[in-house]
Amino acid sequence: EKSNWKERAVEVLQTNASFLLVNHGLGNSSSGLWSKALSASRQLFALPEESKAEVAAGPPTADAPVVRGYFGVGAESGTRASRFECKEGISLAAGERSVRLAPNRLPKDLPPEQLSPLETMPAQLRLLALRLADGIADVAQQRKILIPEDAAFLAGGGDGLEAFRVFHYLPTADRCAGRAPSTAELLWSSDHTDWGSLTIIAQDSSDGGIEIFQDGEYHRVRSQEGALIVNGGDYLELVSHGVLPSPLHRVRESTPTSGRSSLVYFHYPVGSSPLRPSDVKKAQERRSVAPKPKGLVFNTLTDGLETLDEVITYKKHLQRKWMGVRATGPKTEL
Ligand SMILES: O=C(O)CCC(=O)C(=O)O
Ligand SMILES: [Fe+2]
Repeated sequence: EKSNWKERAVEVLQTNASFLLVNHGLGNSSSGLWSKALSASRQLFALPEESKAEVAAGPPTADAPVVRGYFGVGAESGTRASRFECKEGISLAAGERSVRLAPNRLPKDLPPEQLSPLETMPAQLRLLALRLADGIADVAQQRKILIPEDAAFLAGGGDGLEAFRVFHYLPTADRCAGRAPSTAELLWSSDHTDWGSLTIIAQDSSDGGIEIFQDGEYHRVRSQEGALIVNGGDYLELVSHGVLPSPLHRVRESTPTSGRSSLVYFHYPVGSSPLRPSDVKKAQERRSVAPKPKGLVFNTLTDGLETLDEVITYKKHLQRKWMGVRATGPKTEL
């Protein structure tokens, strides 16, 4: 059954938008690289706030839109008055090209060898994503889900845009109730879709926390020892015309008393992949009628392209979106 993993991946993405991956060689949350990366992340997050602040992520710029570095509790909440994300995290490069584009910012207070799993884990996840994307592109092209051009852009991804983000979600009542505006809902991660081609999640052994919206409700993805969670992203949805969906998901507190850590790798198509006005328009139409929780507004890949009248590259669009999400100062045109 090894040889037909590609077919199975495409089929399960088609029906569930998400699957669990085993036999990947990266260990599990208590052994191998996966567990080493989790313990490195625990050491990092246990550092005093001042040490973490020294490697704080700045706002993205046109030259370095791919942010690196630490963000503190609540920093990614968007409208903090209504939603407060009780998590801290660090964004890291994945793969050599991505390191060259923007070097990592890791705290100096820990020996580099102790933190090195946070650099080897994403490098391995990138290789895994490349194999997955290649296999999925292959089958999707054969089945005419993707045109050959887009299959090639999907398969050739991981050329520098990719990112690795390590999250530490905290017990909301103990750790965030005092910090958040009293009007805010305390949560771990707001409802969203991922903008890339594939996302791979390695979580700790806690009771999970990621929930996927399907058939009108959110379903918790139970953690299964050693299984990586693979989700489709908006790019896959766009170029497959909705055949390979991008799941709406969120992270919610599992047990009120315990936290959660996750290692999340975001894979993207080739930076020069074309986003065509006709595909974008159709994706926007599908998203506008897709089932979602009542009243929910969220930012998806094609938001911001409402007036697109000529092809834009994936990279250029992504750069603009990142500037919009994290910009703290005046917005700069790219
Ligand atoms: O922590 C997780 O399991 C997923 C986080 C997530 O969905 C994201 O950051 O895009
Ligand atoms: Fe996500």
